[in-house]
Amino acid sequence: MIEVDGLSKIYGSTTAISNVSFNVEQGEILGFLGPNGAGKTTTMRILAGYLPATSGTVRIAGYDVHENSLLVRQRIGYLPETPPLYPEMTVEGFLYFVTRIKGVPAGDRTTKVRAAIERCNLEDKRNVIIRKLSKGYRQRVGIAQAIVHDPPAIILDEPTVGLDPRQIIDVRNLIKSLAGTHTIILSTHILPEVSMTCNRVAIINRGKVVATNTPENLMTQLTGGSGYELEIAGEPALAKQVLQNLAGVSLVESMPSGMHGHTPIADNRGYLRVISQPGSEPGHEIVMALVRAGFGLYEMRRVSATLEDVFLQLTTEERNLPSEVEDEAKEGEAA
Ligand SMILES: Nc1ncnc2c1ncn2[C@@H]1O[C@H](COP(=O)(O)OP(=O)(O)OP(=O)(O)O)[C@@H](O)[C@H]1O
Repeated sequence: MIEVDGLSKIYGSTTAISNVSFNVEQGEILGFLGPNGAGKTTTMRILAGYLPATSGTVRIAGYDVHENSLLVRQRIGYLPETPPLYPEMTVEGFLYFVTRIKGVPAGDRTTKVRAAIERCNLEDKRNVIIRKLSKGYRQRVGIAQAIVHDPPAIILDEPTVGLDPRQIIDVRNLIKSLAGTHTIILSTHILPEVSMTCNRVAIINRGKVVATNTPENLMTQLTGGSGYELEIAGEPALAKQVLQNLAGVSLVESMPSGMHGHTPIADNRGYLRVISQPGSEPGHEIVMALVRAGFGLYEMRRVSATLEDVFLQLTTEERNLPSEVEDEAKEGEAA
């Protein structure tokens, strides 16, 4: 449904995105996850036809976004970071207006507006002026304007930013209810959003897609899906050095808040989390290496890796592969 191939965008001397490629299948929700400045908004705007790419192509429902922009705009719904609302219009009046500009035939407009209002739980607010709505309701109107013409593809840029926890749950449920009948891309920097809402995730870092898979597969393939938490006697930074080169260990990180989220019990103790490589169980080697190096071990327990581990693994600069760093340096020289 959505095919992105080799997309790049250069603003003056800044390469915002570089050679971004991914597909979204019919009915899927893809989470486009990345830290601030990674290139999410730039990608979403290009997909929605609001920004030309420097190179690469985007096809939505078979149409090229650049060559058939009008046809594409009728087939997508787009929620930018700031929803494009007219504050002096009522919710219903605004949605009618959107159906007109999206080319919905006059005879279908009432049905479509009614359906979007129902779907977004806006029945009580249909005659309220948008200016008087709370942030959460405005966001619902933003989503309603994106779906009112019943587009097959929906692009949502950070749809839950600025909402309170209750509103976040409502918006996530609304998005999930749209899957199946719609194909959705949702950009976010919030990890739980992806695990809770999306079937697949593309992780973008510094303008490049570094992984695309289901959240479950990413956790299994990239981190082995498990690891260990340790409470040691000794200096955690030194223990980290001992453990991070062990066979079967993929990542070692300090846990400043202690093992169970509690404050550390004593000053001379350290807390570490060790992520194992796919298919390996380095528990025995970890214990032996710590003992050999003179550390004490107070507690050791297995933990499942989280999407957060994967994300950190893929977006932490020091873990970038040398080849990636070299590629970037060459691109910099070329620019
Ligand atoms: N109009 C612009 N002119 C110059 N540079 C830009 C422009 N828009 C974005 N950039 C740069 O492109 C890069 C990607 O920005 P983008 O807004 O796409 O990231 P993002 O992942 O959406 O970030 P955030 O989560 O902070 O919104 C950043 O380095 C940003 O400074």
